[in-house]
Amino acid sequence: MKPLVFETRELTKKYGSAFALQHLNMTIEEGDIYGFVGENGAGKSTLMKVIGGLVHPTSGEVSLFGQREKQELIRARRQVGFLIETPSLYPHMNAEENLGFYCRIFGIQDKARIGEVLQTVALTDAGSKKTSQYSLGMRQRLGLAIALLNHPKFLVLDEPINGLDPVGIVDMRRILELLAHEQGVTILISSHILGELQLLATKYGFIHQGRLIKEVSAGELLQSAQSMITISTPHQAAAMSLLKEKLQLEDISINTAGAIEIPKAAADLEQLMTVLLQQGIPVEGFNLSAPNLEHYYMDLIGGKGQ
Ligand SMILES: Nc1ncnc2c1ncn2[C@@H]1O[C@H](COP(=O)(O)OP(=O)(O)OP(=O)(O)O)[C@@H](O)[C@H]1O
Repeated sequence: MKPLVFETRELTKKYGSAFALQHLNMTIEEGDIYGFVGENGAGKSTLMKVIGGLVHPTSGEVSLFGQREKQELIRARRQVGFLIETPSLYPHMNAEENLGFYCRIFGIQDKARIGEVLQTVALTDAGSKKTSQYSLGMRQRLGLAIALLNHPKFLVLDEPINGLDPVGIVDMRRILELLAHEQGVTILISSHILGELQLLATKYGFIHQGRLIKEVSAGELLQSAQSMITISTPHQAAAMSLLKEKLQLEDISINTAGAIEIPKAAADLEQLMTVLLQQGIPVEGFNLSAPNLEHYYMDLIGGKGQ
């Protein structure tokens, strides 16, 4: 087992009588890209704010780089970079000036660091442009640059790709991959964009109503999640009832792209096609999709939803 970067034991946070976190036991090892998944209000931001010292636990224990005591934790936090909320930027200043401002706050003397972090987040060319002219993707990357100023070993990112366009999402992924693979930075990242998270994460934690219901490695997820057959047809309803009736398929649904989805374990593709085509139902396309995070998550919280 690699050294632990972050660990909680029975961590609980209550706001009044409501639990935001309940008896959370979570572990992040050095080198993990830990994808944190849960519904709105599940407790992801609260946990990240606990790491940052912005929220104080009601009970339980938190450890950062093996440090648990209050003063040690404050010191350990200097090795952590945070992008928890939309970064506070001065719009009339350019990226270099904004970073200079944060250098003063963090007590960073080495001004060469500004150029380094701008290069890491691919903003070198835009370094002298006023941030009021930045796109959301550029602002998020500058927020990440601020988080990187103090050479963090651990990055905590709360929905960093939320609201970004496809190019912005890919840019952010490439930067995070570079940080993880070439600089050995450990990352905790939350996102509702599960398809994207799956491209990045090496481990997942699933939180539901303040409880960590599962921690699983990317490899374990792939082994345990199901492959799915997807079928596109303009006659969805007729196709669904036909397949249910003729093949006694229970676990059949429509995915977000509007295609019919059947677990591979429950049916044979040839049989499905034969049934549909014999009844004159046109099939526009079919596909066998690899196990994915979205299905795994939906199966996991099945019956536990709101
Ligand atoms: N300052 C606060 N005072 C009272 N309740 C709070 C406070 N902050 C968070 N909560 C509550 O704690 C619970 C967890 O919220 P949290 O923001 O951590 O969820 P989240 O998983 O980050 O959600 P989202 O995906 O919407 O960002 C929610 O029920 C929320 O309403």
